[in-house]
Amino acid sequence: MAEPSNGTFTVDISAGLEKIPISAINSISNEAPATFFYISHIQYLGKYQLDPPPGCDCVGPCSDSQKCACVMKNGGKIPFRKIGGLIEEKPLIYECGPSCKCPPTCRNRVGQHGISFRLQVFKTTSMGWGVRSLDFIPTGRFVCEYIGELLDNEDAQERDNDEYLFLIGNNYYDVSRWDNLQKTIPSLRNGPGEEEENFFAVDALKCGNLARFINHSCTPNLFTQNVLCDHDNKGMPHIMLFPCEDIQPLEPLAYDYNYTIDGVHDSEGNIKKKRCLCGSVECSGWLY
Ligand SMILES: C[S@@+](CC[C@H](N)C(=O)[O-])C[C@H]1O[C@@H](n2cnc3c(N)ncnc32)[C@H](O)[C@@H]1O
Repeated sequence: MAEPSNGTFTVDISAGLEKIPISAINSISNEAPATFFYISHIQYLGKYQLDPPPGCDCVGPCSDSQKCACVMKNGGKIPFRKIGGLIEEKPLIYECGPSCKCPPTCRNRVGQHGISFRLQVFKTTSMGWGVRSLDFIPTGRFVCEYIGELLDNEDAQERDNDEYLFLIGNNYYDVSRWDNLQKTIPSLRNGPGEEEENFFAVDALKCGNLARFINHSCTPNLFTQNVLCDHDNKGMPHIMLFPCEDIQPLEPLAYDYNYTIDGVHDSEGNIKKKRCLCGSVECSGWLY
């Protein structure tokens, strides 16, 4: 006979590392999430020297002014609204960083402050664990960063388990996608730089944050945004997740994993296939 299932509940899988506890609930069986090290900051490889950018000299919070070096890097406008919502998706966003003179309350510091909504890991019926919000999240407000170990392409290829690997797809120069927008971001005007010849990935298999549990959907409610704040290397931006629509309490969070169908291979070079179980009416049928 099957074991009675009372479910499991963990008060805070981050063990205090996030400002807000991240609970985990399983109402389907007695299984708890598999063990991993919870970290709240990206782990960079020692071989990459990542120095903080010079920063702005603003005395108070930054504003849309040519005097602010960070605003200029963003094409002359702070990309966030006064209450912290991202105005629109951009190829790249420069937040104020550790060398900037502006205060922590500056409007151009959003993702670096971490999670501000109550997010919960929960057991789904068909896709393993997933993440939902216990709060209403308005469009554009910061949800969380995809955190793990930052790997270069070579190291990423050697990982046997790629389930928690986020490939930092460098879409800055995809003109059809960004149309005229990239012209407003000065650092993108000259095309790919040397540092973008290397491709990077974030692996959250052994260590990561709650974002490792967010599933794929063919009609996602989140999108990923490249953000630079503590260093200037465009090849390895932070991957920040923002909602593309208002998110209701208990609605599962999902972004588009953006895999190319028949573009995922096993270690022997064979094409790997996985059915998509997102349940959307517009589901393509395949995750990869
Ligand atoms: C980053 S993990 C997401 C969390 C995962 N569900 C878990 O239980 O840890 C990615 C894996 O979740 C599963 N997954 C995510 N979205 C899916 C989808 N739409 N359809 C099928 N499986 C999905 C796949 O096994 C995928 O390799």
